[in-house]
Amino acid sequence: MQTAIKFENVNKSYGKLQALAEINLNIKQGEFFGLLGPNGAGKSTLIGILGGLVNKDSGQITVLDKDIIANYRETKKSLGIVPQEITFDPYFTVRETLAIQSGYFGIKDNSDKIDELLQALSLEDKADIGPRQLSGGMKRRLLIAKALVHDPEIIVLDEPTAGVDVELRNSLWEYVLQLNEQGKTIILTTHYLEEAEALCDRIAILDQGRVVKVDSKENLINSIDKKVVQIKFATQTSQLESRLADFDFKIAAAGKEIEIETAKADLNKLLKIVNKFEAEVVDINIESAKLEDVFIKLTNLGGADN
Ligand SMILES: Nc1ncnc2c1ncn2[C@@H]1O[C@H](COP(=O)(O)OP(=O)(O)OP(=O)(O)O)[C@@H](O)[C@H]1O
Repeated sequence: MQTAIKFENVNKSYGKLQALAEINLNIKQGEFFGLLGPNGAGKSTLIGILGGLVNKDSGQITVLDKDIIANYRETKKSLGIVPQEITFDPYFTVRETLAIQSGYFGIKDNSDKIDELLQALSLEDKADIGPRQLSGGMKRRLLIAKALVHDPEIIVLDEPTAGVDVELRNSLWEYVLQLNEQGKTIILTTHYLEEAEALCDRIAILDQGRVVKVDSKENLINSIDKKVVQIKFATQTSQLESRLADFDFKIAAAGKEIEIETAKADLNKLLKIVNKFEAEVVDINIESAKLEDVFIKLTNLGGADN
């Protein structure tokens, strides 16, 4: 598979603060790639450098094998970057904004693509009003449409669903998944980890300007040896504390519900103990680790020593 974007030894400091340190990433064409990290990890700085809005101190970035500095205009056409910050010219309507943006890429009549975007992002009935009259979530959708007017091969979404309601979030993901199925490369930053878990093939976790891990979503989740077992009993069970002393557990509903955290290897031992309880089990639910567990373990949110 061809490389969509390659970051090689990218560094960026703001005064004494090293926002990015030796970033190396290789994103393949057609991937749905997640760029995750806590606030201040350096995600927007990296995207800013990619989009030519921030100057890197050193390193190289190529888009479809072309250096982004030496081939600025060409690589810009391959990228559709949806920034985190919302800014529009207030004098133009939604449709005009999209037509003007098309003009920047030399596209004269782009009405078919603009209609497709207005429909996909549920902005059809807002086409002839100005950005000032749009709600926050609608402005964000216009920002997404604006980044896609030139039908770029690589789509970078920096926190696209912040402030967007659930229904539109779902329709937005449906559209983005459709674009991904057509072969477009998608790079997503989000603080909604369940969203990244549902959508991304591969994920890079950034923390304090460094890439702390890059792997497939499956490998990342499987690296956490954890099962959470929730059991509901018909009646109260006695001596829970002493019987479950080897496990991490919480008791609720006056002893009728328990939640136990266990390593996979101890699941059998746990179920054997539960089987000996005098109370009847009415419900049992076993959850595996989530991307959130990986994120907490690998970033400073979990107190990891990076
Ligand atoms: N223009 C700037 N001048 C000085 N420091 C900056 C500038 N832009 C970003 N920073 C700092 O660089 C670091 C990385 O910021 P960045 O916005 O890239 O993080 P992020 O991962 O996108 O965070 P968030 O999830 O909050 O959007 C932060 O410590 C931030 O304060």
